[in-house]
Amino acid sequence: MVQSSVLGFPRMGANRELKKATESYWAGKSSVESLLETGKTLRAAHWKIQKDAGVDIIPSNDFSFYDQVLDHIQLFNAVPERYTKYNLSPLETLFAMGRGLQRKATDTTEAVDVTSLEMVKWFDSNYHYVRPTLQDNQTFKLSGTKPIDEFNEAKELGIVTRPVVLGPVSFLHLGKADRGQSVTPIDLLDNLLPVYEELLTKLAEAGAETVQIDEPVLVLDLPEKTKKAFATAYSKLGALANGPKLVLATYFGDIVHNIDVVPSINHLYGLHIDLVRAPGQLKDVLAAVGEKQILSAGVVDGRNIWKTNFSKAIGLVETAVEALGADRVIVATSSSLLHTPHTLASEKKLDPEVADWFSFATEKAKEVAIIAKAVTEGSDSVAEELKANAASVEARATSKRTNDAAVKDRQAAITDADYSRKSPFPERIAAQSKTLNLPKFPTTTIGSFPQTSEIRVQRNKFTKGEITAEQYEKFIEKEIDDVIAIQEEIGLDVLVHGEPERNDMVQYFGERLNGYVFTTHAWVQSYGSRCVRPPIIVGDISRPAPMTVKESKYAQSKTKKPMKGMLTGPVTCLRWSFPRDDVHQSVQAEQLALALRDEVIDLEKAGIYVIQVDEPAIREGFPLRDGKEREEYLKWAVNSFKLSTAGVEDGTQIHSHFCYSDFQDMFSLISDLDADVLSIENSKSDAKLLNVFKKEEYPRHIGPGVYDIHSPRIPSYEEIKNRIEEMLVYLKPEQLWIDPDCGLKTRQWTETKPALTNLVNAAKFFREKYA
Ligand SMILES: CN1c2c(nc(N)[nH]c2=O)NC[C@@H]1CNc1ccc(C(=O)N[C@@H](CCC(=O)N[C@@H](CCC(=O)N[C@@H](CCC(=O)O)C(=O)O)C(=O)O)C(=O)O)cc1
Ligand SMILES: N[C@@H](CCS)C(=O)O
Ligand SMILES: [Zn+2]
Repeated sequence: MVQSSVLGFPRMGANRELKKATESYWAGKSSVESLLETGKTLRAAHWKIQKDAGVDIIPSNDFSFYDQVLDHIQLFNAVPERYTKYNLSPLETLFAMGRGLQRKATDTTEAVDVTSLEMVKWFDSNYHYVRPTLQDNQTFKLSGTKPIDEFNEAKELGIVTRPVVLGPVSFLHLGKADRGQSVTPIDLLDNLLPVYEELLTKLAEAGAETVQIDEPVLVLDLPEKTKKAFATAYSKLGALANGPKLVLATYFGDIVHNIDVVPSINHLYGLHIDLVRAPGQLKDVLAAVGEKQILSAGVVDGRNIWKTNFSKAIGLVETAVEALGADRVIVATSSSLLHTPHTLASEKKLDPEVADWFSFATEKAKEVAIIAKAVTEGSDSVAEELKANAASVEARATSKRTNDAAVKDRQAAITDADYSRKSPFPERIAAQSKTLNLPKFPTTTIGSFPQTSEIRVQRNKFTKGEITAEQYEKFIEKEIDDVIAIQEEIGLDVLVHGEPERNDMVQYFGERLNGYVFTTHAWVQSYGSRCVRPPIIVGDISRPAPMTVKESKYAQSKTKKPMKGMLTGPVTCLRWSFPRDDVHQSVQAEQLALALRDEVIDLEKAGIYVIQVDEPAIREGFPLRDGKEREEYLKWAVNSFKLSTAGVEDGTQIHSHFCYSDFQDMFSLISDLDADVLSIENSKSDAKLLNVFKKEEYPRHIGPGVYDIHSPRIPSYEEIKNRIEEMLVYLKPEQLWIDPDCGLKTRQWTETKPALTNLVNAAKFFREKYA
C-alpha cells in the first residue's frame, strides 16, 4: 500500500495564535505557562487536522517557539557562552539567541545585554533560520527532550508520529564559526554524532518507529568533505542497534549532482525527494536507491498555494511504484508545509473562481491522502476528487483572468535603451550633489518606522469600513507629520515618510496591481513571531493607477530635506508573493518592472528626487546551485531592476536596499544594478565581507547597516562608531552612508529614537574627523 505523509505543518495556527501568545509573553503581558499551553494546544490541533485529512505519516517536532534550527542549537547544547553566562531559563535563552536580550538589573537579577545570533534565509525561501554559531573547541551534549516530549504528547492523543530532526550534515554545513573562531563546522561531525545516536535511541525507546532526518543541503553544490560526511554520519546513525528507521529528506532542488552520495545512504530505510521542484530527478534517483529502500515522493508543493495537478502527481507516483512496488513508495509534500498558509477555509472574501485554484496546508494534507488512495486503490476510489481536480486545473488554464494582451504588447515593445540610465555614475552623482546638497557620511533610514498598534488598529478599522477613506488618510498624514518631525529633530539627512500606510512592503503593492489577488488570513511565518501574507499572482500584471505618489508628495511638501520615495522592486514583489507556476518567473518580473517603472517616473514628476527600490529578495532568488540557471537569473533579475529604475533623469538618485550581505557569489549582480546608493545588511556579519567591495573597487555609494534592527536592543554611540571605523577599512569615506540595516517597522519608538540619535551622532563624529 502507498502511504501518505506530510513533512511538517505550519505552526502559527489558523489565527496566528502562536504569534500573539509569543509577543504577549515578550511584552510581559502573559505568563510562560500560558505560552507553553498555547504551543501544546496548537500542536494537538495540527496533528488532528492531518489525521482527519487521512494522512498516514504525521510529523512531530516540526513545532517551534521561534525556529527549528535554533531548537537544535539548544538541543545539542551549542549555545555560545555569551548566552549561558546569565543563567536564563531554557526558553529565555532560546529567545535571547533568536532576538537578543537587553534587560536592566533588578534586586534579584543581574543586567543582561546580548545581541542575537545571525539570522539567515532558509535556502531560497522567505523563512529565516538562526545560524548555528560554533566555537573552535565546540563540544555537544544532548540537553533537552523536546523531540521526545512532543512525540509522547502526540502518542497520548492516539497519534503515533514520525519525529522530524535536522540531520547532522545540514546542521553543521548551515552553521558557521563564531566571530574570532576559525573552525570549519563539518570538522565537528565526530563530536556531534554521539548526540544524534543518543537522541535517536531515545526516540526509538519512546516508540518512534521511523524518524524523518532532514538533510536539505544535499540539493546544494557541496565540498567533497561535506559529501563524505554523509557516509560517516549515516553508516553510524543507520546502524544503531536500537535505533529508529530513518527517512532522509531532501527538498528545494534535485540531488542528481550528488547522486554518488546516495549509495552511502541507501541502507537507510527511506529517501525523500522534491518532485515538484525537480521532477526530472525521479529516474536517476530510482536507479540509485537501495534494494529495499523506500522512496518518499514529494509531489504536493510545500512552497506554493496552487492546487496539485492530481493527474501529473499520480503519474510520477505510479512511475515510482512501477520501479519499486507500492509498499516502497510514500506520497508526500515536497517539503514542510511551513511555507504555506494554514487553511483556505478562512478565506471568505476570495472570488470563488480563483479560490478553486488554491490549496493551503490543510487542503494539501488532504491532497497527499487522496493521491495515495488513488494509486493504492485505483482512480475509481477517489473518482469525485479526481474529476473536481481536473475541472479546476482546466478552468485555471483557460481562464480570462490569466491573460492581458496589453501587458504582452508592452513587454514585446521593450528596447535595450529602456534598461540604461541616461549617463554613467560620475555624471549622475555630480548632478545629484547639486540637487540634494548632502553632507559627508549622509544619514538615512531604510523606509519604515514603527508600525504601532495604533496604526494597525486604524488600518483594520478602515479595512472593515468602520472609518472612512478620508479619516484614514488624515490619520496617515498625521503619522507622516510625526515621523518627519522626529527625523528632523534627530538630524537625519535624507528623510522617509515612514510607510505607515503599508501593511507589508509586498502585500501593499499586490493590493494595488492588476493580476494579483490577496487574502485575509493566509499568513506564513517569516521569522520568529513575524508573519507575512503574500499576495497571489494569478494573471498578467499591470498598474491601474499610481500606488505611492500621494503619500510621498505629501511628505515632501512637509520638509525641506530630501524625501526618499519608497518602492518594492520587481524581484522582491515576485518572490515574496505566491508566483504563478504557469509562466516563467522572468516574465512575471518583467511585468512588475514595467508597472514600477511608471511609478518611479511618476514619483520623479511629483518632485521626489531620491527613490529607493528595495530588492531584499534578489539574493534569495539566486538559484541554489552554480550553473546555467544562475546565469539566466542574474540576467533577468538585473534587467528587471534596471527596467524599473532607468527612466529617471541623472539628478534623481536611485537607492536600493538588501537586508543581507552574502555577496561573494553574486557581486556582479549587485554591481550591475547600477544603483547610485546601496544600503545593505552588515550589522551581524563580519565587516570583512565588505572586502569584496574594496577588492572589486565598487565605484558607487553604499550604506552598510550599522546596527541590527531585528533586535529590540539599542546600539550605543560607541558601538556604532566602532562599526563605522571597521567599515572605513574597506570603503572610502566619500562613498559611505550611515543607516540601520533594514526598516524599523518591527521596533518600538522607545528603541528607535535613541538608536537613531546614536547613529546620527556617530555620523557627525566622522564628518568632523574627515572635514
Ligand atoms: C523585511 N522583511 C520582509 C520580508 N517579507 C515580507 N513580505 N515583508 C518584509 O517586510 N522578508 C524579510 C524581512 C523580514 N521579514 C519580516 C516579515 C514580517 C514582518 C512583519 O512585521 N510582519 C507583521 C505583519 C505585517 C502586516 O501585514 N500587517 C497587517 C496586518 C496587521 C494585523 O495583524 N492586524 C490585526 C488586526 C489589527 C489589530 O487590531 O492589531 C489582525 O489582522 O488580526 C497590517 O499592518 O495591516 C507581523 O506582525 O508579523 C517583518 C519582517
Ligand atoms: N523599505 C522597507 C524595506 C525592508 S526590506 C522597510 O523599510 O521596511
Ligand atoms: Zn530590509
